[in-house]
Amino acid sequence: MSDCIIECHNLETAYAASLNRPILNGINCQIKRGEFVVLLGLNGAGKSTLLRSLVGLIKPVRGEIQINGMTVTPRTLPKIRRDIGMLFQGGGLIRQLSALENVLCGRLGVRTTWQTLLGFPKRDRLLALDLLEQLGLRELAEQKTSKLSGGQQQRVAIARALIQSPQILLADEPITGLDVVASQQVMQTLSHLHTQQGMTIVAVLHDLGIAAKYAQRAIVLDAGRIVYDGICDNLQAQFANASM
Ligand SMILES: Nc1ncnc2c1ncn2[C@@H]1O[C@H](COP(=O)(O)OP(=O)(O)OP(=O)(O)O)[C@@H](O)[C@H]1O
Repeated sequence: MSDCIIECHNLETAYAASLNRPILNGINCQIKRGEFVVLLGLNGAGKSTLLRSLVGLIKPVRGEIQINGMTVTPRTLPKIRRDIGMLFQGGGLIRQLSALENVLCGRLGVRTTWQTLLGFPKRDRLLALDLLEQLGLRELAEQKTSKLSGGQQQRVAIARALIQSPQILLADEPITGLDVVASQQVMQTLSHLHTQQGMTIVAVLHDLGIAAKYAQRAIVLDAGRIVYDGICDNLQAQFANASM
């Protein structure tokens, strides 16, 4: 099995007239299995676009992406997506459903309509409850997610992403809008997945201190290009020349 789990070769996405350039412009990077990488950059640098490209939500106009050695194409996407969990800013939960039901939604991609029509199979429910337990939310399993705090909601979203046992977790601004305590809980959860389960994590963050505390490696984007790729030392300096 190759060491690299994510590879981008000369990745270029569509030209944006408003920017006068492609949104991503010649991205080359390799992420190794089990790495915790943070994606940094000013607003509009292309971080979300890069994450979304990895799961085929954005089609490159040039270059290619390989996940687990497989080139991302419409044919390989269903298999590739089973290996990737995705976490969005704010969690993206269904507010009127319970924490448990939201976690079970992570199984919709692998269950047929018939299999879920009368409720999810018992083993899915047990798995969802187990994940909620691991994330310290077992008592809140039946609670509507609209009643949970921001940090609790984000941990439900992590459980939802984990129910498909992904090898890779992509997190787009997972702590934006959370207070210090909730941010720490979410980052510690990601860190735990990385150290205890060897999960590959790529997270978009804005806080350089938190990035340096949890990630092993930073990739800094500026105007659609990678301008730094390395250890999380002195990240402040990497922003000194970023286009404002
Ligand atoms: N579909 C689109 N059409 C045109 N421009 C787009 C499209 N999607 C994104 N952009 C532009 O591409 C640039 C990069 O967007 P992206 O969301 O990837 O940036 P980001 O680094 O994640 O920014 P932020 O930190 O603000 O979330 C932005 O200037 C955005 O306006």
